[in-house]
Amino acid sequence: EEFCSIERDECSDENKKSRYLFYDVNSPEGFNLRRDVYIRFAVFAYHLHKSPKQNLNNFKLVLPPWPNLYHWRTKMSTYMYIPWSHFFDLSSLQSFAPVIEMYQFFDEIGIRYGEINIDEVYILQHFEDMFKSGRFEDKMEIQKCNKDFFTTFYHYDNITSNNIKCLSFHGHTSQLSKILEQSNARTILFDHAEVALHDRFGDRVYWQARRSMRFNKKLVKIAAEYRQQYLNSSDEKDSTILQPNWKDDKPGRNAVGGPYLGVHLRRRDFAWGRPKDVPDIENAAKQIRALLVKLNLDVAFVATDASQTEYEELRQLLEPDFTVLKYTPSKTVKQVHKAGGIAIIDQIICAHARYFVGTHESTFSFRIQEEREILGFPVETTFNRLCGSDSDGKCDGPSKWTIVY
Ligand SMILES: C[C@@H]1O[C@H](OP(=O)(O)OP(=O)(O)OC[C@H]2O[C@@H](n3cnc4c(=O)[nH]c(N)nc43)[C@H](O)[C@@H]2O)[C@@H](O)[C@H](O)[C@@H]1O
Repeated sequence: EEFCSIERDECSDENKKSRYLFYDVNSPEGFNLRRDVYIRFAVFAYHLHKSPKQNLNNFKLVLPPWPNLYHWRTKMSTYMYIPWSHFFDLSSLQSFAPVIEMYQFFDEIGIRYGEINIDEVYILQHFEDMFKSGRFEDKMEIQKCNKDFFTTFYHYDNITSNNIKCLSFHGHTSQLSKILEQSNARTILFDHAEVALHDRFGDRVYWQARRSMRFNKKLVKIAAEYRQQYLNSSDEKDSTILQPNWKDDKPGRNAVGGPYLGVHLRRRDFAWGRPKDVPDIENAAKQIRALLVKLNLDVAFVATDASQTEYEELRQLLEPDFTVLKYTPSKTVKQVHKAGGIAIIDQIICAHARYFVGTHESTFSFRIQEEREILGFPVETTFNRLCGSDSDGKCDGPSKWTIVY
């Protein structure tokens, strides 16, 4: 099954040889969990690329266009099929692993509007019996589909497949190479890719993939301007300069950060669903106040998905003793960079703070912690979280996943 028409001489020699690996994530999952699944598949693509086997080292990983995520709470039609370059620096991603955008795949195969039939689709699912027994072993097997497992083909009308199977899977992402190896298919999609685990969470290759995940430069610039204007913070003053290429960054823990406390205060579903671990506003203010006093800082920068009412409540509890700031995007920034871009700006600002405190088990906070590891902050300024209201400000901190070079 050739895509670009070879008869019409549409394929370059290079593209004649390429195979394409697609993946997608369970639709309700949020932005920062998806970033984590990307790392698993980027590491997979990196290993495939290095494989001596010719039917494995010609794979390109096609990045799943961003859909309109549940947390973005918008009906705007421009929130569909957003390419990764909108949020990340594509050439930096590509300097780690052979990844391409969906539109580049369309261009390579020479079909933009015609129908695309993906050769093989595997919907990953958990082995139900492993969850029942609690005994987990690496295993994969084509099985009957669990209910509610389906694929949307990224909501494209012109993508389909005649060959969809459910693959019960427990194991590391790279173990999926068995499927690729046994098949001649040119295009293979794994949906519910979050079922596959990291090859090795936190090892050197993991961190290389993570370091290559630089943000879109425009977002970095907006965050830098905000830091400069409102927080008296710049990379020179704060010792947070990164090299233009992630590969040139050197290990070190000399980052100082801007003179503010960075807070990620996750609300909404976290506040409703995890009251033991997520404080109410009044208690959050109490904890933030205590930190500001302890750190001898006057300013708290708050990244949050809280409603304006909750944010105002927090601000009133801390002012006038302290200054509380939040990044408010202009209409243009909202339109151009969208909720994902705004979330990244919030993350960049928190990542550059002298001290960071996040929300229990939020992947949004985890990504900030990783960013601070890359910037070279002392560990104790990073792996902190707000405690639940009833815990008197004392609770176990998050796991310290420190950087490895
Ligand atoms: C319960 C789980 O929660 C998980 O959320 P969690 O890890 O916090 O983190 P995310 O996966 O990023 O999902 C939270 C989303 O809420 C918005 N959001 C949260 N905090 C902020 C903030 O400080 N600033 C801005 N601008 N936006 C924020 C943003 O759209 C973000 O992508 C989800 O990924 C899972 O799918 C699941 O729903």
